[in-house]
Amino acid sequence: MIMSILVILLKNEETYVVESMSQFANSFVENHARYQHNKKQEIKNSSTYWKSQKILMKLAGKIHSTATSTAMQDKFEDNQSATETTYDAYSEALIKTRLREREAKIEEIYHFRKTHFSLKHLPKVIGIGVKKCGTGGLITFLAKHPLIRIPKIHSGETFFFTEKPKTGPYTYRSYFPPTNKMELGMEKTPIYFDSSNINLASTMKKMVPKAKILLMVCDPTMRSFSDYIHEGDQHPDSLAGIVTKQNTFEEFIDKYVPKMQLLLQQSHDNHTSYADDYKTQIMLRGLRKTIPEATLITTGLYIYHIQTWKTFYDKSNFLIVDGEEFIKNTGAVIEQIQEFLGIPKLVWKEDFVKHPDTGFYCYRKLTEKHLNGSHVETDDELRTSLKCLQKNKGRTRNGAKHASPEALEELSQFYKPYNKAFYQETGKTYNWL
Ligand SMILES: Nc1ncnc2c1ncn2[C@@H]1O[C@H](COP(=O)(O)OS(=O)(=O)O)[C@@H](OP(=O)(O)O)[C@H]1O
Repeated sequence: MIMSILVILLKNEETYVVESMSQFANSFVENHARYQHNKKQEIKNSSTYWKSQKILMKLAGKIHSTATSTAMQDKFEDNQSATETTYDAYSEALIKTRLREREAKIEEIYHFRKTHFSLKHLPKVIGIGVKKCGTGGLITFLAKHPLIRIPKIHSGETFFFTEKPKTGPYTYRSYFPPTNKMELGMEKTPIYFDSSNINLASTMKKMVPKAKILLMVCDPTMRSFSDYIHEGDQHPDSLAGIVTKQNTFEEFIDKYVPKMQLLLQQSHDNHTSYADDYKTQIMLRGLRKTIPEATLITTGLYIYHIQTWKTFYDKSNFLIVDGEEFIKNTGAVIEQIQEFLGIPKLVWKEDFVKHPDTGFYCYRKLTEKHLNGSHVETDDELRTSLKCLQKNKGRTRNGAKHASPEALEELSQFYKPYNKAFYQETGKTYNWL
């Protein structure tokens, strides 16, 4: 027996799409019979068979986990234990159903946008950093979701809390496109996390108390090298840019790591825990003004910077994302964030494809045409179909630019105790150098 299940697709402020799954399950059965007869050889002979097979298996699994009808699950499992081809055909039918369902949801969201009132609101999601950890990819790919609306300026970065917090909520609101009651305004400004203003988190909390906060961290050693390259290329006239232009990364590390060690030692003297060590928290943030180039190193001391955020934002409103994981499994992280934000999962892992040259994931919305097993896609076709991040992303992490292993080792030794403390603080071990 196939039970009717009510699937609540959107919980944010309003439950808005409810549908019966029995129709959905029935179409599986029809598709199964049809495919068994017609597609068996066609699918098996295709040269992209194994590629599409992987997508199908994953998506079938996704449906499997979202469908709570036991009857439907039983049918699905029966098919898994049948012949391989039966499973393929069945999975392809599932994914097509899923794709059509997704388009229908997106249509409903656009229809809601057209038929409901939109106003300028404060954001519901704020990315607070960390600089060079993948924050650009995070907001760009999240903005593929029809419910996420971002400012059109500076890749979604407003710098409001670092540059003009005193101008108040009216100014902050003005950065965002109008949103209706289902949509989420989002911005990210990477330097919020370790801004020189120690009160930034408390100011943000007062102005947007219910905002969900996204913090993307990454290996601080790799972050530092990425920042060094970024400042030299992007901001060559800034103090940090000038310093990076005048020093190789190795020279920079040799000069600044001992400097930082000394400053930390002097500041540490009486502290019992990182949380109580306000003196060092303030000292590190202050360096952004007094020795700006030192931020290439101090930004990676996450254990100090997270203290003020932890004080003002509850864990339930705060998600920490690993930027290294984001590079490796972009789509999986984007799916996890949609869950955290309580919005329907409309951007899928399967919408991300690795660029054949850079190795970074780019966006390509999966459609039925990508399931066509008879067509072998060339690399050129693939390249032109991908929506990748701008060229200034991906300068170091895929090995395009190198730092000497000695400099990286020196820096990673410096970070080790602070990383360990951060792992303890967050209850998660990251795979950093
Ligand atoms: N999909 C994809 N494509 C290209 N680049 C990617 C991607 N995902 C993550 N990254 C990594 O993002 C790094 C830049 O981080 P941010 O976007 O936070 O930089 S910034 O603070 O906004 O300047 C950037 O660092 P660099 O490699 O040093 O340029 C990338 O490694």
